[in-house]
Amino acid sequence: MSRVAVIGAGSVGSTIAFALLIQRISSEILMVDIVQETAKGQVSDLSDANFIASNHVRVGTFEEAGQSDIIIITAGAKQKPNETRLDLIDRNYKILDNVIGSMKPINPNAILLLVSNPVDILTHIAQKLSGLPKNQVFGSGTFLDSARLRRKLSSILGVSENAIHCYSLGEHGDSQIIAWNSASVGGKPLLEFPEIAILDKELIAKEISNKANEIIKLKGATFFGIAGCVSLVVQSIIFNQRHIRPLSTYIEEYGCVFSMPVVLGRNGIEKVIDIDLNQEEKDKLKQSSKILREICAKYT
Ligand SMILES: NC(=O)C1=CN([C@@H]2O[C@H](COP(=O)(O)OP(=O)(O)OC[C@H]3O[C@@H](n4cnc5c(N)ncnc54)[C@H](O)[C@@H]3O)[C@@H](O)[C@H]2O)C=CC1
Ligand SMILES: CC(=O)C(=O)O
Repeated sequence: MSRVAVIGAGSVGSTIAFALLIQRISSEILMVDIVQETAKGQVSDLSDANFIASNHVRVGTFEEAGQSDIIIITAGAKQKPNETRLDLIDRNYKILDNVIGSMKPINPNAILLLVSNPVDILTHIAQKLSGLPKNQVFGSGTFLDSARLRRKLSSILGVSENAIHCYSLGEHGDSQIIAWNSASVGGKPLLEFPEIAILDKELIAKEISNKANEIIKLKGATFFGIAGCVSLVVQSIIFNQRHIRPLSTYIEEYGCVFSMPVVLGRNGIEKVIDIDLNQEEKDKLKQSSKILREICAKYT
């Protein structure tokens, strides 16, 4: 039995539910939204796709969501063009506080997966508000940015994205970094590939961190990529697959929540991988962690 509750039945929440449903990942999906009609409408629409999945999807209450196995939080405001994710903190802190309060008491074994932005700060706050162990409360982080990066590198190298081990790390936002020095393809350091050696790395990093903004300018929101990432996270937890994903979690060394590669299994974050970073990468992450800590301190 695996019950997944999706809180926030907007574009991101409904697309995540659809991705879970068509891949038959969970046995039951609950859709929860402050606007009842939205949840009802999404459930009615999603149930029309049931003939390809036979998955149970229904409207749920906040109390039922709190007793689920996996709780995915997508409730909240989204960025307007040229707004940063950090600009959403005031609005989305209030919503998160409300959502967690309405779910209490939360199933002590539940996994709480944050998707709403700014995801790193909201994850840090959710760890405190929920009272759940830190390994059970984490965010989608830079999984999506890393997917975007691997897509880009795949088109340059002409190899599958799955063969590229390269991560965007740190903030799911403007201060994220690409861990070029630890990246590899087929057992060979990524930087030794001639096509990569000549790349303007700063330009690639900007392109990846700005991709969401480009999509938002064109169509107002992003939701397919994140839905793909979240469905893989849920799959990894339910089937204890132990995939390594860059996810938003508390990192002792930096004193904040942001993304590092982690082993993902039945208990949530099973382990953080101590990835090799050079001094420049570490300095950038330190700078980023300072900004995140300062913002977090205002809310916790
Ligand atoms: N972490 C990531 O990689 C990504 C994060 N996002 C974030 O996901 C969030 C949602 O984006 P969209 O789905 O496009 O927005 P949306 O506006 O389509 O949906 C948001 C939903 O949240 C609901 N909501 C608001 N307050 C609520 C509450 N207290 N309880 C329950 N539901 C509530 C709204 O009624 C609405 O249905 C945004 O913060 C956005 O920035 C979006 C894409 C990727
Ligand atoms: C909106 C957002 O966080 C993204 O697409 O990366």
